[in-house]
Amino acid sequence: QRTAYQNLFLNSINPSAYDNTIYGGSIVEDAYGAAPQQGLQYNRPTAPGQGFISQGPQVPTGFGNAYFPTGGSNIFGPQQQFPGLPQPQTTPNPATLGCGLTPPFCAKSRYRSYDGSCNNLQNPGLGTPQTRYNRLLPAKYGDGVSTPTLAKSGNALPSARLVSINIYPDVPVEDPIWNLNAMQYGQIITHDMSMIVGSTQTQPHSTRCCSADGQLLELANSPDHCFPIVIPFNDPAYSQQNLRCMNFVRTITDRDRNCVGGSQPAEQLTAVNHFLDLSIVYGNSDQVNQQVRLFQGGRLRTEQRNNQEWLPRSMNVSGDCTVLNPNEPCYFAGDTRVNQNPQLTILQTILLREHNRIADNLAKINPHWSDETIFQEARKINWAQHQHITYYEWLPIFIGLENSIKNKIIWRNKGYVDDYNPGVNPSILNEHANAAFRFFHTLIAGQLDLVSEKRNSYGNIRLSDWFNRPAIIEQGNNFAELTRGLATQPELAADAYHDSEITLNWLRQPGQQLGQDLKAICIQRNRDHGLASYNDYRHFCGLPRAYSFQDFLDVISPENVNRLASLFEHPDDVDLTVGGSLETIVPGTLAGPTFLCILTEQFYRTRVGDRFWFENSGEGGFTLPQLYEIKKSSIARLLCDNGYNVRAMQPRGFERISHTNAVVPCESLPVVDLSLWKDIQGPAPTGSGDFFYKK
Ligand code: HEM
Repeated sequence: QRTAYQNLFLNSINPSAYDNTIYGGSIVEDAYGAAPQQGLQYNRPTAPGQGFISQGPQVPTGFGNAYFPTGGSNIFGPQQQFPGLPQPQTTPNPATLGCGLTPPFCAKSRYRSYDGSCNNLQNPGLGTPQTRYNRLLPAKYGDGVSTPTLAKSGNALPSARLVSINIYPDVPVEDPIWNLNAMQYGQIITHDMSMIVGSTQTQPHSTRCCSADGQLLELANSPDHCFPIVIPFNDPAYSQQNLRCMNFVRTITDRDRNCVGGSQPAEQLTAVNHFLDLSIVYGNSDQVNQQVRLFQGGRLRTEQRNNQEWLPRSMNVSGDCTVLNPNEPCYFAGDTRVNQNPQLTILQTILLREHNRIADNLAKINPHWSDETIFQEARKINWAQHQHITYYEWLPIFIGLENSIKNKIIWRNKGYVDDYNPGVNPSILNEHANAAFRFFHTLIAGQLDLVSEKRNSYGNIRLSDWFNRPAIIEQGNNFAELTRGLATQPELAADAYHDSEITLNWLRQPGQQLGQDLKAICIQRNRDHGLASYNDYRHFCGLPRAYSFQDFLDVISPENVNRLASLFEHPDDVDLTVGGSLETIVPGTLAGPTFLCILTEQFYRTRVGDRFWFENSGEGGFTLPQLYEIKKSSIARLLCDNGYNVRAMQPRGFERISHTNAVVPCESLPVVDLSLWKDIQGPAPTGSGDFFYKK
């Protein structure tokens, strides 16, 4: 049997060598909710109720399996369901979050819920906010239960900051093909899929694990959940200011919430729903959704300034943003991280405007539709376009076209795919969110170009001047100029180099010279979550286990193997985040073989575990002609239609401008024809929720 590594390389050489073998290797057991699998080969359940979920290990109290002890034979609960009526209020009260709540019953609906409940009818709580990450390999905590990972010897691992200094210097190498928009859309995808519970990811944590002057606290004085990063004495930057301690607060787990006890290993919780459903726009709960909606014409709430529509203002500007004056824009959206960096806020604004653009069109062609109907149909088109752009435009760049086809992540046929499998657990893998997917922080550029319609650069802004301070996007013509900048400026290359705007200046406060080191934070997070070691995942993904540092030479350069050997005591000690990030990139992708294996696994689950996936037919699905239209959507057209003064764009909007990808007028780019959403029946009986689209 070929290994994952061999398969990936074979694919890039000879596409006809595909077979259904995904990754060879060890037996894997999902920690929660999914049954054992052979490597990454899927033993797909053949009939409802025989899925991985119902066969899997018993999930602890609060996770929701209890509703389907018989394997999911009864998909609708004890209460009667009414087609077409709004979803029941299933959102948990934040005060009693626990480890997620399972709705008491599932109403039949053609639309997804906001919190992802009832997506899996056999396990309605699966994929909802405040639930556990899933895992491919069991955790390796220091004490076997919850403390951060230690070296094999029992010693502490080398300081995360020391590793960052030695392995991830700031050397500006540009990606030869892909633009900054590819990086930025990646962050949109990430925020849609997961968010560790307990930190804002936009502001310094309110729990302080270091003294006010940046020194380590004595253990007895350290607040709960602290795991501060030790700054070496000879740190080239921080030692100048005599700083010895970088703040770090541990992620909240199911043990912290008393959802499990005894010696059950802790599992971290994620705050948002696990599905790729544009929850960053629509919110992860009924409550947040009500706050983002206008309740008129199916629109989302916006504010009009300078002839443009902006996200609504946050009700707590000084709390949510790092503003210099309280009148500065600071936005409210479905995701709390919306203000984190200017380019992220731009894409969030574009996705919001896209909803309203679709809603206005639907309202025009279906004047008899209610606000609710327009809203839900526009939302559905918007998230379907997002799934299409993510899977058919973005993923082939990041995990490779051939790899995506071979692993049934994308399909060459244009029609329905219908590969939903209720036995596949769609939950986000801890290894994916907290190691593999974070690798793409390497693509972040420290300066953001402002670009004219003729694609000349007017200059740029410094990223760390604008963390959590989105005011910059409303100044002058910045919105259009930064949007063009996204599509014009190259992203940085997928390598070990990181821009010091994030390795020294993350969350730099106004007037300060230095901020934090995001790379060190990500290494510390890997240990906080007790992820198994790089060596374990190599083995899991089909590479040989390393017994000496030299054994890493198959995929890591001699210079980096030497660095690892000088920092770590034993090959088994190398963190997944670190080892995975040093592997040679697999041709045609932006990741090394181990991360590629994890990313591939996640994106397979995210697709096949989503009952509402846009390529599924059946009740609530698109008609075939509508699906063909959705498949015309593109990132280029999205930027064109919602960037206001953006009047031209290159057709492949994640790719740098070139003679084979030249800028063309927006009107010449394919467009999704919304006339196919004309409800030809006219007014439907009240509340029936049925539409009559031409088939
Ligand atoms: C300017 C751009 C970005 C900034 C400032 C940024 C910053 C951050 C921060 C502060 C965290 C949380 C760190 C922690 O406390 O553990 C984080 C997490 C993460 N980032 Fe980024 N990031 C950026 C872009 C990206 C991109 C392009 C990707 C991937 C394509 C990405 C993937 C992730 C993932 C997967 C997580 C963990 C999500 C979770 O909580 O489950 N980020 N990022």
